[in-house]
Amino acid sequence: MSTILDKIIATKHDEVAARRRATSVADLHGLALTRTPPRGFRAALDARAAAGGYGLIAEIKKASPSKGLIRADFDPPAHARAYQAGGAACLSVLTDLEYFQGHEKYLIAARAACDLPVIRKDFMVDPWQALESRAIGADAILIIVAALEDAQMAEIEDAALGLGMDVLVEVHDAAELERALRLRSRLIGVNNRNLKTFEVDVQKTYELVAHAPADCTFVAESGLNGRADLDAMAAHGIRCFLIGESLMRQDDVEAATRALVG
Ligand SMILES: O=P(O)(O)OC[C@@H](O)[C@@H](O)c1c[nH]c2ccccc12
Repeated sequence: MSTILDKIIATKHDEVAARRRATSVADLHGLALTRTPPRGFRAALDARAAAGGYGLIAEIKKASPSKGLIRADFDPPAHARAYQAGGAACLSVLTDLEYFQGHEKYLIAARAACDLPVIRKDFMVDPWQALESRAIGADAILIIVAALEDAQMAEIEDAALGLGMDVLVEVHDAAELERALRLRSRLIGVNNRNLKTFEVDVQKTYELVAHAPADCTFVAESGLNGRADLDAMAAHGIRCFLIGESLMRQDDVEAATRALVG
């Protein structure tokens, strides 16, 4: 049976093929040189955790396939400034157009508006996208284990690390975590949302943190709403979080961010 993730990945393959025809690798390398060097993404999270705080990756997300439109007055630079002022460690920006109403221009604008490291939140299917991500200024990319074969993941990761970016490796169960740990990156995210069914279960984080080696930076992703959710996870040693929807729905994004991590 074909899942929503299968559909997204199929669309992404077509999209990337078209982009590759339109943009030369030489042009992307040239563009990458115009960007400021990668801001340390994992380092920013680790610094907050080491200081006894929470490392928050605050997400700039207009819409999603499961929720539809999340934020009508969508303003990436304003959200980026609010997240930084409120105490976020990093930003995540959706760039997938078809399913999330994202765009590369949102990442470019958000990164220019603040000093935080930014992860490009998109579906990587080809190492070429790592170079494209650096060319728009991304400091990190996402690898979704459920969407890729081992060899594909390793290739995409090598390309990203070679460009100085960090890689957040996203898993949803123990078998995926085992595959993730064969990669080089030690930045692991547990997505509480199953991308095949959209079901959200924060127990996933608790289940998998027990299997994560101590040298990993461990990030809980999706379905987190308030400070109490973070404090409950912190009691289990989890100090880094990726939060989108609950922040994007707030009138005062800065105050909401501060309430989470201040
Ligand atoms: O909006 P939430 O429930 O706070 O979740 C954010 C983030 O985890 C989610 O956007 C996400 C995690 N992994 C992804 C992969 C692709 C697209 C989106 C995602």
